[in-house]
Amino acid sequence: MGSPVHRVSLGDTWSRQMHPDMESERYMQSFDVERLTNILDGGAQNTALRRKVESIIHSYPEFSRKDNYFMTQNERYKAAMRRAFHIRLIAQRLGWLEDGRELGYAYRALSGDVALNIHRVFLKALRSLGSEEQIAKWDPLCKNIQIIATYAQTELGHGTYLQGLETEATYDAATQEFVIHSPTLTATKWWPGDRIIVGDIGPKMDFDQMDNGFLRLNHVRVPRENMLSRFAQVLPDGTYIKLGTAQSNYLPMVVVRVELLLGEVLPTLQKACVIATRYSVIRRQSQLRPSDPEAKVLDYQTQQQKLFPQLAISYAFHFLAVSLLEFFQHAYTAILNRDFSLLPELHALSTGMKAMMSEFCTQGAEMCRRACGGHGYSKLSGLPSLVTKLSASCTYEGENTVLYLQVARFLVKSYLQTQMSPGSTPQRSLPPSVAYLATPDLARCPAQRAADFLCPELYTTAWAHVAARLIKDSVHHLQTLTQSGADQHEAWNQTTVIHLQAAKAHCYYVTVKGFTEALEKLENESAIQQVLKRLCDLHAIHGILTNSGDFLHDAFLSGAQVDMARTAYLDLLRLIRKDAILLTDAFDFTDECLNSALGCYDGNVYERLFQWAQKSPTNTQENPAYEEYIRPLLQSWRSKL
Ligand SMILES: CCCCCCC/C=C/C(=O)SCCNC(=O)CCNC(=O)[C@H](O)C(C)(C)COP(=O)(O)OP(=O)(O)OC[C@H]1O[C@@H](n2cnc3c(N)ncnc32)[C@H](O)[C@@H]1OP(=O)(O)O
Ligand SMILES: Cc1cc2nc3c(=O)[nH]c(=O)nc-3n(C[C@H](O)[C@H](O)[C@H](O)COP(=O)(O)OP(=O)(O)OC[C@H]3O[C@@H](n4cnc5c(N)ncnc54)[C@H](O)[C@@H]3O)c2cc1C
Repeated sequence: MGSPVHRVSLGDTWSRQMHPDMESERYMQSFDVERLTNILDGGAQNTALRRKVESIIHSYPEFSRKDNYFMTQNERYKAAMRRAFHIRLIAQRLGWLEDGRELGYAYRALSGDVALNIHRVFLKALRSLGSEEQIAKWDPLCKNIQIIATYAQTELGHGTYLQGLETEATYDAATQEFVIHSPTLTATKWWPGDRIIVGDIGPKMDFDQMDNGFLRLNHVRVPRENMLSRFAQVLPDGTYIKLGTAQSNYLPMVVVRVELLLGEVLPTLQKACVIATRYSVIRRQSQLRPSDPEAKVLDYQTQQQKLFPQLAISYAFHFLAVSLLEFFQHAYTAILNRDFSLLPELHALSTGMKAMMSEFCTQGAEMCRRACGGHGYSKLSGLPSLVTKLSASCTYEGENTVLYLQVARFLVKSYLQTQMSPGSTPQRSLPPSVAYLATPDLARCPAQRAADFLCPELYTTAWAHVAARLIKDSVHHLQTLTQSGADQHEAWNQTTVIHLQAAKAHCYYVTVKGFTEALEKLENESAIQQVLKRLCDLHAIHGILTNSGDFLHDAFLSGAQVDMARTAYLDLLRLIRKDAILLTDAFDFTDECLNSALGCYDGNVYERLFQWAQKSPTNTQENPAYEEYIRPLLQSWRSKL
């Protein structure tokens, strides 16, 4: 079966040979890796285009990221701007469009270490909330970098609670201008990338490729026609015209949350899986049997349990994000035409998936880092920066807990809809993502043996049962408090922990259902379908085992059935083991993109670690600490001898 002629980083002359422990993992291919890569790319033509862009990017020394780990925050930011500068020159020369595939592939090739995102969020706001005339005016100015725009929503005192934002916009009819002002210190715009009294917010955990700043506005005047007016207008005399809903102005956040998933969050976990899995077939440590040679650590069941669930969610989230993007494109077109009927479900899905994917990908990348032992703690592994970068995604574009509670609000409303008496207001059909709330529920899981847990219908039903039960339970607790006299807001706050649990179960159900539906579409790719089904089974059962209390609570599962599920799970780990490297190869990240001494395609880990460490400034110049402190101490001790 074809496998890509893989480019090995030629920067390191000794890495002409593939490590035999890596080579042996690629001998027997139970499926066509290239075909799976094509499926992940959305077609062979996309794979070809992506690889073409990657080879262009990797052919320019300006784009090298080899020294990234030895740079300061400002040096990393400057390097990110340098890469953005050169990419735009290439894009202009080769005719790559601003929203075209090529720039997305270039961004992927550079692992996001490029300041291509300037005005990315602003552009989503402009295109969501701007009139056609405003888009026609400002979009080209952004694309040609004639202006640099920022999406300055968050303030020093508020990020989550948008109704609490303090920035003032006062309309002056005499001049037809808005006077924008920061009345208090906490009204200072804080965090927005790309900004008037402006400055940098100081060192961050990571995200050094972006300049996050502060902006204090002092009665800045903005022409009336600059107010984005797709869903709201202010007439010359100051009359306010509402054209959308109360939530229309939130649309840019929906757009970015959906866009983030495939472009930013998911590839980061995929890279962590590639690095940790490849390293785990090179790292040999201890013996499985006293007489054996040292074992590949990936042959330990506990190492498989660390890594394979992360691999499984990497695929689960890929297929889910693709289907969410399809739903988004359909709903977004309707919303831009002021049909808001799909917005509530789009909001619930985008917030739930953003919260779940950023949370699971961050946890997963950290698990991958820990699975690489000491070398996983080295920046040269590439893993620490994947973890710190992903951590930001749990906060930006909506803090995860707050977003999960948005999902919970949607679930409560949907559940109450199912409880309306048939004679009352006509029951709108439930949104598809919560249709399970209206379907007959099983009281007990029918599983009789371990193999039954490999049935997608069985585990999807199991997840629907638990999600429905938790949602019903959260509504019951809410209603009990309100009926006992608590006001609705206090009752809500006193039950948010229960709502959070229900929202997370619902989101897990959505990912399991999404993965099973994606597999059904692969009926013509039997070998790939079989391999991916094992990951789908593992994903579903991993969730059941880590949340077994929720399945045991009402005896939906018995203890014996949980044991059956565990048996199935452990056998899946064994089966997935032989395809693990090939499943990570299918993500098709170049060595340059991974920028990891542990995750290289050829598996020559130790040579790279040792060679890359030589570049550490400590190894290339006298260490001042020695001259200033250590040598004098040594001399004072010696003088006393
Ligand atoms: C290099 C990597 C690229 C990444 C770059 C990262 C750049 C980062 C940019 C940012 O971070 S931009 C700033 C992001 N900020 C946020 O996300 C703020 C989060 N807070 C909110 O969205 C809102 O404050 C809230 C939490 C949703 C609460 O809003 P509000 O108090 O107005 O509403 P509620 O009372 O909760 O709900 C009322 C009603 O509105 C519905 N709704 C809320 N949000 C939306 C939405 N976005 N779209 C559609 N509908 C929405 C909500 O469901 C309620 O509906 P009903 O239940 O009343 O029907
Ligand atoms: C890397 C990065 C880039 C960013 N870029 C931008 C940008 O370009 N433009 C921009 O406008 N913003 C940007 N932000 C800001 C970001 O959007 C906010 O930080 C985010 O929305 C979270 O809001 P917050 O900081 O106010 O957190 P807070 O809401 O203060 O969170 C603190 C704690 O309070 C809890 N909490 C808050 N409200 C509730 C509630 N109602 N119920 C229960 N718990 C609650 C949260 O769960 C959390 O545990 C960026 C942030 C980061 C980290």
